[in-house]
Order: sequence, then C-alpha cells, then structure tokens
Amino acid sequence: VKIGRREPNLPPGPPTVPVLGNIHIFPTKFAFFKLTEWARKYGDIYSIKIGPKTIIVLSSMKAVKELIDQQSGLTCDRPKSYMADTMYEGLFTALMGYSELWRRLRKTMHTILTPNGAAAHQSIQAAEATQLMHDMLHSPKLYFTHIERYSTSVIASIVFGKHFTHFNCPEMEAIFKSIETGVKVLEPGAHPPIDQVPILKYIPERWAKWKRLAKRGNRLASHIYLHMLSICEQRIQRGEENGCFLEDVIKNKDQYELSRRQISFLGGALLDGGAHTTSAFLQSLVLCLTAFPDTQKKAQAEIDKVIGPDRVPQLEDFARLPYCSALINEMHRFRIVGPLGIPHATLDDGMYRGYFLPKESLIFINSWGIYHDPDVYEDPETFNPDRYLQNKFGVKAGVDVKDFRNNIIFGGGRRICPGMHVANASLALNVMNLLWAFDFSAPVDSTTGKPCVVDTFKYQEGIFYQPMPFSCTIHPRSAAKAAIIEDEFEDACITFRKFDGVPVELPSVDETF
Ligand code: HEM
Repeated sequence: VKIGRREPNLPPGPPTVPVLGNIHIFPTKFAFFKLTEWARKYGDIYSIKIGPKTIIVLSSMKAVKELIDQQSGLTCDRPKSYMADTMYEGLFTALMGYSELWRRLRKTMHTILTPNGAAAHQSIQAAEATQLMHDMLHSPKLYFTHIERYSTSVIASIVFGKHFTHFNCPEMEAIFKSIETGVKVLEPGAHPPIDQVPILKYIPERWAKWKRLAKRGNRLASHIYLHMLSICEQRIQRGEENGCFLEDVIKNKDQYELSRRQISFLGGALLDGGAHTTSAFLQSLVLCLTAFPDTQKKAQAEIDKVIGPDRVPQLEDFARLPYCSALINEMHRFRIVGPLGIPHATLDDGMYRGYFLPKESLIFINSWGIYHDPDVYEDPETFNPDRYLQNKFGVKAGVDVKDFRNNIIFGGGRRICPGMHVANASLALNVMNLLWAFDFSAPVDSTTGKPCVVDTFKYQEGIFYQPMPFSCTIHPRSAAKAAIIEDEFEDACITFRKFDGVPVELPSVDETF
C-alpha cells in the first residue's frame, strides 16, 4: 500500500504506517507541543503524513523567511475546507483559498490597516482602553469578561462604527455564539474527513450532524455580520457617519468591486480575527503579571519614571518605554496567541532545500517551536523580558539573526496578519494603562497565608492559546489614579456617543440543527 507512506523526496518525519501515515500519532490537543518535540528530532523542516496528504512543519525563522515570505507565491493558499466554506460561504478572508476575490478583500482591508490607516482610529481605541480600566476598577473580579468586551468592541467600533457598552448585549452574545460555533465547525478531527473523502459531501443532512452544524454556523455568522452591516448603513442614511472603516467601503462598493454580502463577511472576518486574538494576549498578560511580580514592579517603575502618576499614558509614550516594549515581545514569545498560526497551503508542486513539496500540502508555521528553541533562546521556558533589552531579538550571544523578525507571531508572506498595526496599538496602550493603574496579585491561600501558586500552563484548547479564567486580585495603585480614571471615562463617553447611535433591534435567528 502506497497511501500513507512518506514519498522518498519529502522532508523527513516520524515513521508512517500504511494508509494512515501519521494520523494515529497526530496530537488532537495542544498539537504545538508535540510538533515542537518532533522539530527537535527531525529538524526545522519536516513532514507529517495524514493519509495521502502531506503537512510540512517549519520551526525556524530561516525556513519561514525562505518558504513563507520569499516563496509566498507558492505558499499563500489555505487548505480546502468543506466545513469552513459551508459556514462562511467561502467569503471568510482568513480561511479562503488564494483567489481574485481574496485579493480584492485584502486590498480593501489595507485601506484601514496600514500604519497610517490604523492611526486614524486611535481616539476610539484609546476611549475603549479607558473603559477597560474603568470596568476593572468597578468590578475587578470580572476582568476576564471586561477584556473580551474591550477586544470585541474596539474592532466593532473601528470596523462597523459600533461600540458595545456592556458584555451582556444581544450583539456581543450573537458574535460569541457565532465564534464558538466556528470553533466547533473547524475543530480538527471532530468530523469525518470530508476534504480527503469528497464523496462524504453527498450524505443527506439528516444523517450528517456535521453538515447541520456547519449550516447552523452559517445562519449565526451571516445573521450577525449582516446585522452589524445594517447598523452601519442606517447610520450613513441618517447622515451621522463616524468615520468607521465600512462606511468608506459601503459608499465606494463599486470601486472596491464588492457585493453587500461580501462586505458583511469582510467586516465579520476582521471582527472574529481581531477580537479573540487581542483578548487572548491581554488575558495572558494579566496571568504573567500575576505570576511574575518582579516583572510587574520593573514595568511599573519604568512607567512611573517616564509618565508619572498625574496623567494616563498616551500611545506616544510607548516609544520611551523600552522595558514595556520588551515585556510585549516576551509575552509574544512566551505565550503565543496562535502557536501554529493559521495553516498555509501550497498552490502548486514546489521545491525547498532539495525537498519536494507536493501541491496542496499544508504548511504550519510552528511559532511555538521557533520561540522555545533552546539553541536560540537562553532558558526558553523562563519568562524574562530582559532578554529583549540585551538585543533586539532576545537571542543568545552568537546566534545569527539575519533571518529574524519580531512579528513572526503575525504569520508571514501574502497572508501576514492585516490587523498587526491595529493590534500593536491596542497591546501597547493596554500594557501601559493596566500597569499604570493597577497592581495584580495572586489571591492569598487561606490555609498557608501565602499567595496561591499561579499555573502559567492552564490554557484552553483550540486554535488560539488562551488561558483558562483564573482568580486574580486587582487593586488600583492609588485613590488619585482611581479618580483620574473616573474623569477620563467621562471624556471617553463623549467619544462613544458617536459610536453608540440609535439602537437597531437584532432579529431572532433559527438556531436548530
Ligand atoms: C495579538 C493580536 C493578533 C495576533 C497574534 C494575530 C495573529 C494572526 C496570525 C498568526 C494570522 C495568520 C497569518 C498567516 O497565515 O501567516 C492572522 C491572520 C489574520 N488576522 Fe490577525 N492577529 C491579531 C490581531 C488581529 C486584528 C486586531 C485583526 C483585525 C483588525 C486581525 C485580522 C486578521 C485577518 C483578517 C487575518 C487573515 C489574513 C488572511 O488570511 O489573508 N488580526 N492573524
């Protein structure tokens, strides 16, 4: 039997068995740990066989640069996915194959997402970040949810011009229901291998729960995306534009060559792509500040020296805070939001380092493996922002950095995360604000009288690496700072007025499946 066998000129990899290849040993949970273990054994490029299909795993900056960035024309596709295409009608930028339509959607996104485009949205971003401080001040125990409100509302404001005051509102609930269903729809290994065995597509719906699930996902996703779009359209009709991204796209849809439905999914892809990732980063940040009090104190000392206690931080301050910048780099390295990114795929047959890469191979950028490589980073499992003060890439002495870039956590090539500049501004603003405003500590264990041990590995399963909710004590650093936050929040509410608008009722949706 040839199926499952590694073809002789593929990159090396774990031994295969007939038909299955490596399916039987492929991890279903936290796959990046196993893929990193294999990287140490088989090198920075290796292959895994899933039946007849090939997965290529890249675990060095050099391999990512050479194959994802420099051969982007070959590696910019996405794997075909019946489930994703059914749920998102083949219109979801992050999961679409390389096509003319994908290029048009990316081009449209770039109008807001360039550094200058992103800068135009900084006032709403700052107002949202102020609300996050205000929410944490008033109900610190709900900080996990406050972060999720912030991350969703900031993108919804930038893209659709719609601010969410509370987590408990019909729109936020609908967005999360759609995202949660998306996670189930896309869960690797949860459904029959439809993409490998296409005949399965013809099984009638009543016998195929997975088909019904994908259709339910489609109803939920299209319902909320179209609703968000109509909020924006109605604002334009009232002549109350607030400068959000989609206003421009709606008004110039002929120039962008996009239909109304395509525009709604474009907004949806930004919303889903931006909300969860930003949340995961900020929740990991709180976890690490709680687990590593010395780091917290050092960052606070820098902020106290540069900004002082009398005003809230501004985005411009960030350039004068090298330790805070190192802290963000170390957060990206230590607890990567997307440890395997979103898989790329090859558009055609290709070659790299003398290896053959068959058409439609999947390619994983194993960021976890790259950032936890003991040959590159001193004690990679130790959280140590100072490594990024020693040199730009935080590497051991003597490591050749000519192929390095610090934004590899945002992927690469033509598919590199278009939200990178919006995300960087969000992360910088909130790191400064949260450290300026609050002390984070582990709750005290009533039996020992000592702070509880914080587990920095208690994370949720899924495509993004997001911590499980954990107890954390959050106190304002002074009464004066609490008062400044109250004042700032009043100003933020003035900014929000333009983004609250007239409520538009969310119609109900059929959720059966
Ligand atoms: C900490 C924050 C973020 C991280 C770590 C992150 C990471 C990533 C990664 C790894 C990819 C896959 C890139 C590749 O395939 O090589 C991606 C794609 C994407 N991201 Fe982000 N992202 C973040 C924030 C955002 C934000 C704020 C937005 C929207 C404003 C956004 C929108 C997107 C979209 C639309 C794609 C799909 C690109 C495509 O397939 O063409 N992301 N992101």
